[in-house]
Amino acid sequence: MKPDIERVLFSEEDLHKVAQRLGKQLSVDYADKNPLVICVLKGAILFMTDLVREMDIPLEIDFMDVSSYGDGTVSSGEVRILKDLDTSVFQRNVLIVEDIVDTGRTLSYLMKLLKTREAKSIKICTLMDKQDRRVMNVKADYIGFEVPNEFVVGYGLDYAQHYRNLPYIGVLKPEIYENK
Ligand SMILES: O=P(O)(O)OC[C@H]1O[C@H](OP(=O)(O)OP(=O)(O)O)[C@H](O)[C@@H]1O
Ligand code: HPA
Ligand SMILES: [Mg+2]
Repeated sequence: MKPDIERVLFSEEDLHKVAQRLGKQLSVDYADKNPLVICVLKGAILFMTDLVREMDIPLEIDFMDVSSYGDGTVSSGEVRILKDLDTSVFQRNVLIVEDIVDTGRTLSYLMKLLKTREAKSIKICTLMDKQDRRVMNVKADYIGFEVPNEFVVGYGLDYAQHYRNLPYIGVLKPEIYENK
């Protein structure tokens, strides 16, 4: 374990199993629906690539880059689109894949946007749900794990753009980001 990590929350094996569980469920729910699976960059990239490999059905993928945290551990409150989708969502069954729902601002913004573009259906699959910090009324349809109110990194999630390449999810030691 890296010295900046206080403890491991989910091991590589836990992450593999959760992608299998959710992928299996999604394969049933989206059979014959040709979903457009949207990866919310950058955090969801590792989860998304593992998840779609567990979905044994026809599907398409696309990417949207949105950011609200900058280099800190607290949401700026403002969601910015850095890269939009290449595909039209009009009348498509859309599945948004996220790494974490925290305040809910990112997803609330995305849901609103995709609704105005008239998707046929929009559902959310998130690896982690941090309910304690929610300020917007959003609920994920598929959830990997509930997590406590602590700042987590690894498997796509960053602090100041680092730690995304850890193969597990861990709690970052608060002294790494306090007084910054
Ligand atoms: O529910 P919220 O409070 O909106 O937080 C969740 C979002 O914040 C993080 O992304 P971030 O904006 O840090 O960009 P990144 O994915 O590129 O790291 C995370 O990956 C989610 O997308
Ligand atoms: O706990 C977190 N870790 C990393 N990025 C995040 N974005 C929202 N919450 C988190
Ligand atoms: Mg993100």
